[in-house]
Amino acid sequence: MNSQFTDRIWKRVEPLWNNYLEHPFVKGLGEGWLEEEKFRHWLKQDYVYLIDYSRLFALGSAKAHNLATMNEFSKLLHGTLFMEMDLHRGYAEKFGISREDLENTGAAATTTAYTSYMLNVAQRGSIEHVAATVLACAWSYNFIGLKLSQIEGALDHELYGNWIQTYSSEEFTDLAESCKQLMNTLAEDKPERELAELEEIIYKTSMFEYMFWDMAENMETWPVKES
Ligand SMILES: Cc1ncc(C[n+]2csc(CCO)c2C)c(N)n1
Repeated sequence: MNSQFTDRIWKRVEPLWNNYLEHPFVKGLGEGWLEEEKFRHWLKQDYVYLIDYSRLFALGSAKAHNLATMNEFSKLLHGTLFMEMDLHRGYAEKFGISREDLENTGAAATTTAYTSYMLNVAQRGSIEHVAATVLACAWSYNFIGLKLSQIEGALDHELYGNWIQTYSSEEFTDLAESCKQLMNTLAEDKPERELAELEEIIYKTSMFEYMFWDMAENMETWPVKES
C-alpha cells in the first residue's frame, strides 16, 4: 500500500504521544491508583470539552464536498454525543454529579484554549482543516486506551476499567480509524505546503492533549480565583 499521510503524522507525533503514557494522570488511570478527585475534575472538564468538540464534526458535515464525507462526519458526531458522552454520564451518576452540574461546568483555561483553537482553525479553514483538528483527539485516546488495556487487571478495575474498555473497544478503534481515513482521503494530492500546515495543526492539538492531562492532574481552572 502507498504511504499514507497518517504514516507521516505518526512519525512526527509518536515521541510526543509517548509522553502521555508517562503522565501521572494516565499512569494512575492504567495502574488504578488515580485519585478520584482528579478523575472527577477530568470528567467535568471533558464533558464540556466534548460539547464544543462535537461542533467540529457538525462543521465537517457542513463543509464536506460530497455525501460520503457528510455521512462520515455525521456518524462521528452521533458517536460522540451518544457513545462517548454516555460514558461520562454513567461516571457522573456513579459520582453523584447531576446532569445539570455536568453540563454547566465552567470550562478551565486549558479547555477553553484547546476548543477555541480547534474551532477557530476549523471555522476559518476548509474541510481538510476540520479533519486535522479532530484527528489527534480521537486517535490518541484510542492509542492510550489500547496501551492501558495491556496492563494486567486494568480492564477489570472497579472504577477505571470501564474507561479503558471504552477507549480500547472496537467501536472506538473504528471511530479513530474513520478519522484517520478521512484525513488520508482529504490529504490526497495536496501540495507539500498544505500538508505541512495540516501537520502543524495535528502537532499543536497533540500538545493540547498533553496540557489537558496536566490540567486534570493539577485540577486547574483559572490562575486567579474570584474572591
Ligand atoms: C481532551 C480529550 N481528547 C480526546 C478525547 C477522546 N475523543 C474525543 S472525540 C472522540 C471520537 C469519538 O467520540 C474521542 C475518542 C476526549 N474525550 N477528550
